[in-house]
Amino acid sequence: MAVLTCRGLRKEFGGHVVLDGLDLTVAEHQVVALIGASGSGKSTLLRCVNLLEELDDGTIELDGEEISDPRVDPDRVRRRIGMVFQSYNLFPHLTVLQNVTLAPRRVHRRARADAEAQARDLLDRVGLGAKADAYPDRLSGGQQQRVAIVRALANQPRLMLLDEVTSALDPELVGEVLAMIRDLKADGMTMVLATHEMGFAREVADQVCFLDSGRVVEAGPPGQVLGEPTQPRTRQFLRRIIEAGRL
Ligand SMILES: Nc1ncnc2c1ncn2[C@@H]1O[C@H](COP(=O)(O)OP(=O)(O)OP(=O)(O)O)[C@@H](O)[C@H]1O
Repeated sequence: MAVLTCRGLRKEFGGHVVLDGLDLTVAEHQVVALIGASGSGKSTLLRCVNLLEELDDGTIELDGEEISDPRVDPDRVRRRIGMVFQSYNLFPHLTVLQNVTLAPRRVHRRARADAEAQARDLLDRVGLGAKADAYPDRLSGGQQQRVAIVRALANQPRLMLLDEVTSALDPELVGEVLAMIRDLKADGMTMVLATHEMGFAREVADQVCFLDSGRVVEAGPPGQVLGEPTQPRTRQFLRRIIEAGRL
């Protein structure tokens, strides 16, 4: 069964249609990369899935449950979804360990010792064990973003949503975050990621979806969508990317 099924999603902001009947299905263990021009609706789609935006129409199912139903408690849904943003959004007044254990303790009611042991284990695995007691401002951007990913993983999500997670990083720090996403894929995590990194989309995604004006215009294996697209809009987009030297 699909982990995520979006049907006919529609979202407007003040009369401006941002999602226009968008359909998307993500199978378990699958990595889906969303690509498309700035403003095509990638972030809005991810924010709708995490119930940070209210839909104007359409349905979203997570593991077969319709989470877009207004009667569903958004907090209960967000416990099953890990979301990471471009700007890492760590709490500056909390240490790395406190950032990672906050949700497991407050939301999942895990015992402190238990939550901390799990957090230290996760941090160790990504080479950040020594930073557990540091405050975010002592970490590089790449380290902060890796902590943000660990924080999302601490909830043991069914689905990870990654929104341009390398866009704010200096180029030399991008690699360490991408390596972490690669490891997550190897562990079988189901992920939807919005990215401008075409090379990475090609490497890590099972499926690439090209968004244009709030719809998935073309979807398929990376080799097809990024190599031999069938849709004129996709070809146009890729031509611009190639001209900008980003493919
Ligand atoms: N809260 C909001 N209020 C009004 N307009 C919004 C809001 N959020 C997004 N938009 C508009 O919706 C459109 C789609 O934005 P979105 O951020 O989803 O695109 P995107 O594909 O993620 O772009 P980028 O690649 O630049 O991140 C844009 O025109 C944006 O200005």
